[in-house]
This record gives sequence, C-alpha cells and structure tokens, in this order.
Amino acid sequence: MASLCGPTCFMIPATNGGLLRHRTSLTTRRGCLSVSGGTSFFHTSPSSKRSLSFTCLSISSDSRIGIKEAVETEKAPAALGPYSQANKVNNILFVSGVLGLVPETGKFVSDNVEDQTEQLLKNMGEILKAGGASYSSVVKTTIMLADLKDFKKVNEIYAKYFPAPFPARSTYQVAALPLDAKIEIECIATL
Ligand SMILES: CC(=[NH2+])C(=O)[O-]
Repeated sequence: MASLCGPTCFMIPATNGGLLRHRTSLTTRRGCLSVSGGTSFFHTSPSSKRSLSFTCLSISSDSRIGIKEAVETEKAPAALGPYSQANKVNNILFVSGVLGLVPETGKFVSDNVEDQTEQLLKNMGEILKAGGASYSSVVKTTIMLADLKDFKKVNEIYAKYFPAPFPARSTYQVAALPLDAKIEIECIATL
C-alpha cells in the first residue's frame, strides 16, 4: 500500500457515516480509496465551500483521481465477469455495457433486437437510478450492434428513452457480443 500525502480531502455526509462504520473493509491505495459494499458517499476538493455537515475522513492524496465507488443493483442483470455494473468517480457515473437480459433469470428477453434493446435500456435505467443518475443526465453512449442493419430499429427505441438534447453517441457493428447478444450499450452520465 502506498503512502498517502497531499491536499485532497475525502468527505462523507454525516448521515452516511453510520453506513461506513458497518463496512467490512476500508482500504487505501495511492490516490484511490476503496470501500467494499459501496454505498453513496463522495469527496470534495479543498476548494469546495460546502457548508453542509460532513464526516471528513481527512484522507490526503497526491492524486486527483478521487474516490471510485461501485454501483450495484439487483434490478439490473448482475455483471457477467470481473466488472461493476457502474462506477461513480467524482461527479461522473460510468455504466458498463448493458445487455437485454432479464435481471431475475439472467436470460435474454428474446432473440429479437427490438426486445433486447427495450430490455437493456430498462436495465440501464435501473443502474442509472441506483447510481443517482437518470436517462436525462446521460452525456455519452456507445452502441455495439451485432448487425448494423438493426440501426434504424434501434434508433426508434433509443429515442424513446433519451430526451433531447440527446447524449453524444458512437455506434459500431462488432464481430461478436457477450452471450451472442444482438446489442450492447454503455454510457456515461453526470451526477
Ligand atoms: C457485458 C459486459 N459489459 C461485459 O463486459 O462483458
């Protein structure tokens, strides 16, 4: 474990201080604080003038990376591998690629790209909600399609979920997707 020094101060809302006490582990790495079981807390820079009541961990760091907090919800499909459904870092939520799996069964809603798109966007909505964000706070998405011929069908469904101004977006046809999915979408939202 690297030594920590410097000016960054990590703050936890007083109301969440009790949550932290129940955590099983609290580890620090150079420029990064990891708390297992992750629930809402955040840090602020020394220049912040917030006047709310906080519990201050007074962790100093020589890095500006900040705290990384994993978001987890049972209302969206569990991660299929070594990744988090989403990670909060500072005021940004990074949502992993989401598939059209039904959370309760872990199976695709159907083989149909329209159904998978609807399901994955609902799943994404749950992850965004769990992370304190929403469709309207998404600033960037990446769509990965098994077949770019599905572009039009996907656009029609996608447009129902994201209000204008739409997120920036990139769309690709890829060689293959996990579990042979028809579509996967990842996103970045502001908090
Ligand atoms: C599905 C997914 N996000 C992954 O990385 O396997």
